Amino acid sequence: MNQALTLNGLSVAFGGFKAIKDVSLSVATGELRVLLGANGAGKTTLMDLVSGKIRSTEGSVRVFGQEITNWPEHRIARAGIGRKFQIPSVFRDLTVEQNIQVACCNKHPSVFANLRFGVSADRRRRIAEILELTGLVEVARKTAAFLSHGQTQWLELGMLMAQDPKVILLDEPTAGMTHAETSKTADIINRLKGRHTLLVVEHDMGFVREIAQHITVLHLGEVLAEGSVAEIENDARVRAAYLGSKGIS
Ligand SMILES: Nc1ncnc2c1ncn2[C@@H]1O[C@H](COP(=O)(O)OP(=O)(O)OP(=O)(O)O)[C@@H](O)[C@H]1O
Repeated sequence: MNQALTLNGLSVAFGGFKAIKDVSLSVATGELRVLLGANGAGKTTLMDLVSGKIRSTEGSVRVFGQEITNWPEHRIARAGIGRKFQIPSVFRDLTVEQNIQVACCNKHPSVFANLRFGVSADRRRRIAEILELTGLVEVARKTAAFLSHGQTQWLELGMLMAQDPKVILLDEPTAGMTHAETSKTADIINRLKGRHTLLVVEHDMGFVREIAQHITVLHLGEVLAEGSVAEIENDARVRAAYLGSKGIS
């Protein structure tokens, strides 16, 4: 199965207002797809539909061919859709490494019981790999409460990766970050390409240029354009849709 995530004719209406209209898109295994669009275009609503936070009124969502349309959020998560929100939910009193261990080995409902259980050699290797991929090796023993904003975001990404989702949804991963943190986030995300399938909502075109392979542009709840960074930046319809908002820059 080459397609990790497939949306077909997806729509949602809030009262009489159709926020998402007949959206179809397909993300290949290992692909990083950027979802671009002006304020109110429907990006968050689309992520909410995929992750099961809200229910669609028409259309379907499939993960590796399995239909998950309108399943409850926890079942969609179990089917392999992992979502990272802007507000992190790390365990502030645990170290970076312990946070990843808890996420990796959450067999037991109690966080501390998970920490007491030994970690297999395989898991230990996976934790080390995640620390490496997220650039957190040097702060592995640091308590999460003392991390910078960027490090906290990278830790949450690492915790998500530790759960091995088939598809990772990232909602504005650089929000509130400094220039240096944004650049490091681009490095991290570029390292994930090919290993994970990602759907990333992002406004910052500088960042998008650094990470994007393929972009889908939403406008007023519909797919306006799809293509490479160069194709999207030179698309007259995309340029017109952004006029009056922040513009593509
Ligand atoms: N629960 C809701 N009830 C009514 N309208 C909603 C609801 N959620 C979203 N909308 C509307 O749907 C449209 C799409 O909103 P959405 O938040 O998905 O846009 P967005 O592209 O994520 O924008 P932003 O970049 O500002 O976050 C907007 O017009 C918004 O007002």
